Amino acid sequence: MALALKSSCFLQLKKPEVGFHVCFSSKKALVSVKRYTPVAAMRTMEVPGLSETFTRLKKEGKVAFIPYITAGDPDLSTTAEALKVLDSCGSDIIELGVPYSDPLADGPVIQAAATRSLAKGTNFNAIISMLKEVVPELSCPIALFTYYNPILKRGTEKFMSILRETGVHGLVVPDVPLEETETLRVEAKKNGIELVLLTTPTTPKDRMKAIVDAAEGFVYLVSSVGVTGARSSVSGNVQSLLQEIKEATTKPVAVGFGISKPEHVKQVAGWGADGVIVGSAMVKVLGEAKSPQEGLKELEAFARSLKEALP
Ligand SMILES: O=P(O)(O)OC[C@@H](O)[C@@H](O)c1c[nH]c2ccccc12
Repeated sequence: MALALKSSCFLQLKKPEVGFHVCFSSKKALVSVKRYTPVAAMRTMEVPGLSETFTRLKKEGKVAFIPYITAGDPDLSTTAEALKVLDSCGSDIIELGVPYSDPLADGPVIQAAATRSLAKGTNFNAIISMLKEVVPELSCPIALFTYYNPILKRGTEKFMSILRETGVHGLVVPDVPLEETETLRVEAKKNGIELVLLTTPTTPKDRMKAIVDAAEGFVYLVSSVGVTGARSSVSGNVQSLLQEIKEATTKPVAVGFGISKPEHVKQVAGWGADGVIVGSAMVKVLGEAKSPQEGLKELEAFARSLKEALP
């Protein structure tokens, strides 16, 4: 294993997860070899998970800002930069979508983003390689967002161990039926991955209770029926839905679907949400810009405007 001598008398093995502390005294080479974990890897270890993040925010009286972007749109290197931009804008959790050929629950904006990304050749392995580079530089946790099929293709155990090795903290799978979440949840738990579950305005109360009981990290309240996509206003019944869920669980509840303006964010936070999720509006700004640089600039301005609207 090649060694590279760092100026600060640290020997950093090429494999970043281990390094040795070597110091040279003036008279003789006094080699004290201690196993240390490089800062980057430590940062990954220090980044709190989803539920820990919500616990901290609750103590601070804050609401989580949770942007969603589609990996590989417009390309994976821009996604890597976008994750850093969103992190630096104060995102509390970032939802990163794995593009899929049949995104049933997605509206036209995210469908188009998935199509662009897949056309560029984005695949799961390339996304994981990108994340292995970027995650150590982030201070907020990543929740990977994927349809069920890519998990089934790899096998649940293998899929979850890949997420653990990559430093991903959470997982959102919108199309897995509750009856099949048991296996996902067991394997996720084994790998320290928090499996977020979704409830909708039409979910029967007893089923909602089963969902919130099983959810890890946070409960995802889908604000309105239909598919993802920015809406001119957020459905007023989110307030009563939030109340109903909070009677059934003390777990944090984040609201998504249609949220696309600072006033929406303020409104949903005012209704008692513990987090707000913004996807399509983010994806549009980043993926439909004149250039990746333009898209990153607009993404930063947009994310800051939403973050500022939150308590
Ligand atoms: O795009 P919107 O309306 O802002 O909603 C969030 C959504 O994009 C994100 O959470 C998400 C992306 N694809 C999904 C599919 C189902 C549920 C949720 C999602």
